[in-house]
Amino acid sequence: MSHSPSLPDRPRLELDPEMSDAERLEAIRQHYRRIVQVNDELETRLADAEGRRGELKDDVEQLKRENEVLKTSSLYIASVEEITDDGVVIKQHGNNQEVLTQAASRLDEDLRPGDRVAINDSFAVQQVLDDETDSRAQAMEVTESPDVEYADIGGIDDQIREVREAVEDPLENPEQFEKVGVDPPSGVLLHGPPGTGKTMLAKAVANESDATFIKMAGSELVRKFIGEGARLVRDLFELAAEREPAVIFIDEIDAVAAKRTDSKTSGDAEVQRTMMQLLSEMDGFDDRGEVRIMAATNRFDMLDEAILRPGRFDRLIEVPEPGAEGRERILEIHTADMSVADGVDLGAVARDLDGYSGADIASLATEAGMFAIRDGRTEVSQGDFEAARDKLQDADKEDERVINYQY
Ligand SMILES: Nc1ncnc2c1ncn2[C@@H]1O[C@H](COP(=O)(O)OP(=O)(O)OP(=O)(O)O)[C@@H](O)[C@H]1O
Repeated sequence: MSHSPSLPDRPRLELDPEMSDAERLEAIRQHYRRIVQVNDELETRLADAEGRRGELKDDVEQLKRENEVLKTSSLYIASVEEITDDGVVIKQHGNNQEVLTQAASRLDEDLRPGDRVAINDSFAVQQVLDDETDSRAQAMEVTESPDVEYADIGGIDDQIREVREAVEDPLENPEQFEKVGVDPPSGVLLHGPPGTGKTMLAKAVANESDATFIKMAGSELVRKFIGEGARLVRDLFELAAEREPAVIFIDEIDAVAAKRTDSKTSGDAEVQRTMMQLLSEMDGFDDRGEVRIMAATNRFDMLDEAILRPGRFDRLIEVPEPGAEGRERILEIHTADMSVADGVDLGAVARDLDGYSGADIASLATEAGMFAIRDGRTEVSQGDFEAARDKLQDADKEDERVINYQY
């Protein structure tokens, strides 16, 4: 980076006590002229710098957009069938279409029949993938005992009770359900705004019922593992059966179970296949042993009703944004390990956080701690919480501004 030339010196007025009045006046006039000159020069520099800043801002926006495109551009999955002198014969997963194509030249040496590869929109081979078990490992997060407890979740006690009834009780006392002769709910769907504790709730119930937690994100199935969704859903249920007792958690289920639209693009067909697989796994799950199925969505309105029929996700639990009391409880949880100064009124802080989710409150607590640290203090004051709130609100506004700018 080039350094900008140093700023002009500040002019100094030097008056000699020996000077006559006329000389003093002249010296002051000259000083005034120098100040005007330096001022002009600084103004030009400032205008230049502002112009440059505008250019850099444009560059940043441009890079942000390119980055977004790179992050979201998808590749399809295919298998290499044959390598011929004319090119590579591949079979695309999902639609089984066979195509004669080329590989990127850097891959020429690496390709073997049977390899799993990623192809772009024009079917050119872009990447050789590791074997299948890898995508299974990547698509599923498996945790023996997640480190979340019911006590870590604030403001949604009713929802915790409902989840315990629908998930924990059948896992721990299956005989009781049998004796009474009722089937426990097949699937539990948590729905509500982002960051309200849905994932925490699923992890906590797995932990507290000593079950393995197996998470799959619907959005990744359709973005990252194109052509593999249905197979991964099958693997998910198989893995759960191997690891029982287990809790399956499908986050962002709306990505694979949205209402059918009229469009017949291949993307939609693929999503449909993934959803059909999910429905058939749930339907065939009567003898499911000690496996419970949970899912979460922020977009309940978008769900296909097929997924909500009896025997599928038939227990709906809404996880709403916390009210003032819930916010205070969440704030207490997230400040429990912090040194909060005596006299800080967390209730008053929480009352001012209308519209904040649990995730927002967790960031607020961390941010308040950062204010104390920056200030060289070891205790977090009421003022730190207020400063954190102002900062998060400003950041929110900034986000809105960027979003408005982009669309
Ligand atoms: N009710 C809550 N009590 C305590 N902490 C919470 C609560 N809700 C959210 N949090 C905090 O926010 C983080 C994110 O919450 P979580 O992932 O459970 O939300 P979610 O509802 O699943 O969100 P999303 O829909 O965005 O996936 C948690 O790790 C926790 O720190």
